[in-house]
Amino acid sequence: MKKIAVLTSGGDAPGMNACIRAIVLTCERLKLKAYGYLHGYNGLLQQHYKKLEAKDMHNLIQRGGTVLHSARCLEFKTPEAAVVAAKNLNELEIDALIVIGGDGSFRGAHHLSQHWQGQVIGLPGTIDNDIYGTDATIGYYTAIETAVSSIDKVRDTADAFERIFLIEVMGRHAGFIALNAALASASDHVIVPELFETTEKALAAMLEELQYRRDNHGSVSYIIVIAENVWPGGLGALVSELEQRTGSEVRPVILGHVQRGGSPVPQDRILASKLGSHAIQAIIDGQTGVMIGECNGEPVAVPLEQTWAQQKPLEPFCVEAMSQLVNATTD
Ligand SMILES: Nc1ncnc2c1ncn2[C@@H]1O[C@H](COP(=O)(O)OP(=O)(O)OP(=O)(O)O)[C@@H](O)[C@H]1O
Ligand SMILES: O=P(O)(O)OC[C@H]1O[C@](O)(CO)[C@@H](O)[C@@H]1O
Repeated sequence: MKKIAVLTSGGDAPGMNACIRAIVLTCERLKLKAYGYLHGYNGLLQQHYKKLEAKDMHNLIQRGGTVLHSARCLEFKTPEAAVVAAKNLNELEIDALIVIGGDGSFRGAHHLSQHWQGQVIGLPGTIDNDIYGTDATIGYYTAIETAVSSIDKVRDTADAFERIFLIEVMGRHAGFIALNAALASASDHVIVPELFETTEKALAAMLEELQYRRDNHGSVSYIIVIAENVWPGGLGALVSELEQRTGSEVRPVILGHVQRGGSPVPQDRILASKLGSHAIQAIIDGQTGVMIGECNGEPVAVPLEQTWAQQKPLEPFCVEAMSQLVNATTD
């Protein structure tokens, strides 16, 4: 009988619990034993785990966060740590480890596989959607939903005062949340790392669009969605610059960690359920060193190294729609 272990690592994402549930239920159906390591890679280093059974998976699919807890474990980057983890996995007689996390967590999984003979499978779980080789990641759809509902609320007060608002969304190195939240909330402008060139160019584009709106509609609200870490000097620097150049008040809103929480939307629950159960099938088929993702509605197995070596591009169709709709609004 195979023994399967699972852990969640890096930024938690809504739908991680749904994925754990799918893994455990599939294991139980196939008469495999399931274990959960706690607090990301820390659990592997401290042999901190619990047995997972189908009866404990009740009422879990709708819960945000992760019942296994998550962490960023810098110590795991050392060869010594991977050796300790391998020893602990062997002691528990684990045959396969499933890591649910982002590209950093996949680097960790690959690092472990250099020191451990067992099977290693990655499942994409991050709100950032920045993993090459899968159309979406678990948690991404919920983060967009949260960002959009928050931007809708900001729009109400922005309209009332005809103010400029700068709304910062998450996505450390990727503009997926920013672009799609801007598109879905009919925001007026979006700034993402993939398309950012210089502050001057970005400012010129914003000011030109704002002027166009003012010339055609008079005093208006103006909502700019910006991905975190893009603007040199941070959000405050952009607020000052915009206030100086427009002569208007600018209000910043940082959505922050609310985007990581909440009950997963159905799309994330569905993706998590598909990937979790397929991961067990992949293990039975003897796969290792791969991420199980989804492309065009089909499961895919992508070598772990590819998931971070290649940058996932923004969807050109979304970029096109956003650029077509800017200044076409009659709101
Ligand atoms: N090169 C590496 N070698 C070994 N382990 C690593 C490596 N890079 C990352 N890890 C492990 O993976 C953990 C999570 O990585 P990281 O903080 O980059 O988050 P992530 O998995 O990319 O998720 P997210 O982007 O959603 O926060 C790290 O804290 C560390 O334990
Ligand atoms: O919770 P922490 O460690 O501050 O990490 C925040 C980062 O994690 C993410 O939420 C997921 O990668 C990023 O969007 C964000 O930059």
